[in-house]
Amino acid sequence: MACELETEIVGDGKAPVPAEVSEAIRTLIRWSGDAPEREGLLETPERVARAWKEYCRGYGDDPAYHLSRIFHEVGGYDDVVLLKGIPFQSHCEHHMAPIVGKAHIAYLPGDYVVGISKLARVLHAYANRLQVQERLTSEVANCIWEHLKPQGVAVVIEATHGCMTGRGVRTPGVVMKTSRMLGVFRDSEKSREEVLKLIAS
Ligand SMILES: Nc1nc2c(ncn2[C@@H]2O[C@H](COP(=O)(O)OP(=O)(O)OP(=O)(O)O)[C@@H](O)[C@H]2O)c(=O)[nH]1
Ligand SMILES: [Zn+2]
Repeated sequence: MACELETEIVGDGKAPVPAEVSEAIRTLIRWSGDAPEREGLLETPERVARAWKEYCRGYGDDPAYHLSRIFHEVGGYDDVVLLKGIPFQSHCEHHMAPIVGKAHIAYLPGDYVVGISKLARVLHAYANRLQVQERLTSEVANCIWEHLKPQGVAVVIEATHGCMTGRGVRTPGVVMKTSRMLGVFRDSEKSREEVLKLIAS
């Protein structure tokens, strides 16, 4: 997803920030009740802009690319592969507040396996965007299903939402849990129970 304000990294490694973006952040600071011209806040708009570019780096990351190197050789292994407890950070599309959690990604191989780091890369490519947890869960599962063509995929995500802790209902400690099951994990209760047991173990 290209943005017409997008700029390239130059020289000192710091990306230049379009004036329109830093001005918007200056306005937000003013609206929050502070003075953007005071010393401590002088460079803040550019820092915030770069931080947001980093939080949202997933827009420049193609999840399918990470599943483009898959392997036929499974060495006779025909059971579930689980990557458990992958920490991630995202931001909710409603408040742009942090979503912090862990994902568990499992698949039952068909003809292919993939380097396990690639499953985490797929997760981060989708997480580093403005998200809702349900969509993040589905997108990760669907991508693996489509590109790895396994017999089954299970994605379970547990996360806390900053928009529920620091503002609004102000209820810390609540964990939202979502899951998306495809193939055998959706169709067979026994397979689903097995993979959920593995995730919980
Ligand atoms: N289903 C779902 N809801 C989310 C997620 N992240 C944030 N939300 C919710 O999105 C909702 C937005 O509700 P609104 O009523 O439009 O916004 P709001 O007035 O700021 O809501 P409050 O948070 O209740 O103050 C809130 O209930 C949030 O808790 C998510 O990943 N999934
Ligand atoms: Zn939110």
